[in-house]
Amino acid sequence: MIRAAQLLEYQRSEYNVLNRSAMWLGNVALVFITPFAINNLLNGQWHVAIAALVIIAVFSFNTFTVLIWKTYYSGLCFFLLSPAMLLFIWFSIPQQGIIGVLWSFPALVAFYFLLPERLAWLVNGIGLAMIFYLSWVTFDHGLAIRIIATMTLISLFTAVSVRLINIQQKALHQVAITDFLTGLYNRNNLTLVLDEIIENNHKSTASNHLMVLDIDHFKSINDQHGHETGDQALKSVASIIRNLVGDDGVVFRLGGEEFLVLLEQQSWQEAKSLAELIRSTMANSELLPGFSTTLSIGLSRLKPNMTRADWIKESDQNMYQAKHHGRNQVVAS
Ligand SMILES: Nc1nc2c(ncn2[C@@H]2O[C@H](COP(=O)(O)OP(=O)(O)OP(=O)(O)O)[C@@H](O)[C@H]2O)c(=O)[nH]1
Repeated sequence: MIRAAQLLEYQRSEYNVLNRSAMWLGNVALVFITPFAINNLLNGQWHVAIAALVIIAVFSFNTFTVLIWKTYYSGLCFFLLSPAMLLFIWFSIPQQGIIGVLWSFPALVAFYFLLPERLAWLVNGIGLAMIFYLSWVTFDHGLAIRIIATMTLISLFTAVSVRLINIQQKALHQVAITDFLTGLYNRNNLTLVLDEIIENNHKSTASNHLMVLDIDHFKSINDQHGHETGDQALKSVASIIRNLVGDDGVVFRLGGEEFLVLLEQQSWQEAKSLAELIRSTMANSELLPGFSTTLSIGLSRLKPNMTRADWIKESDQNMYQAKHHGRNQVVAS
């Protein structure tokens, strides 16, 4: 999948939620666990104290990376924080008895707010198995069964809540980035995608191109055939562009009768051929029964040291030139 499409995927927004929850959990953990870790140290409970200090250190590092570097490292939470929390449970139940069990409750819930969902399920499964074993060998079996039953319920309730939140989050994300009329991407996140592509362009030699496409004399469609017919025409144009671009790029509706295509890893020749193909296909297709229209297209290659604004401006200017030169044409630079 091309990078722009990956950037627009839901996973990114899931990570945005995780980095915020990990940051807040980090602050809370710092305040609430530190006094207990110091107490463990003073009482010579070394294993528990060291595990607690690792947990505090990773939580604090997480908060730091999110605040300063705007990056959330799920690998850090999975490979370092989760084992430290599991080890904490492993040492604290035999050493601290029921107090260790009490600490396991927030740990199980926290995994869901620190890790991508599937990893949280995995770590919760391991945690529950551990707690079950430790409770079985540490307490009388009646208590052990109650502990594991309540733990499992807490874990399941949290899993269900997080699942529902994620489903809603995904739906919201989809609505936020989709143009309701055409189903294309809207301009939300365009800035983010272009900035990342430009940033990446400095590191790689891949060719990236922007195409701005504007329907010619669209106002006359509305005026002559009504707004609903105009909407149908917009949908048809969107679908023609999307089909021709395929997996080579992503298509946005900028607003009104203007579209934008971001092409990645295409040669200049390929990009120009695609622009020409879209233009000719539109000119030759019957948009609505007995009715056709054309596109003016501005194409611009991402050049070294170009900013996002420069890139969009150049594509726009090319599109306006295409309009001035008589419409139904591609101007490329
Ligand atoms: N049906 C419909 N029309 C829209 C929508 N958004 C914008 N428009 C119309 O698009 C038309 C744009 O008109 P202009 O900006 O004058 O452009 P044009 O008629 O395409 O002329 P040129 O771009 O110069 O070729 C206006 O009539 C808007 O009302 C929409 O979502 N649906």
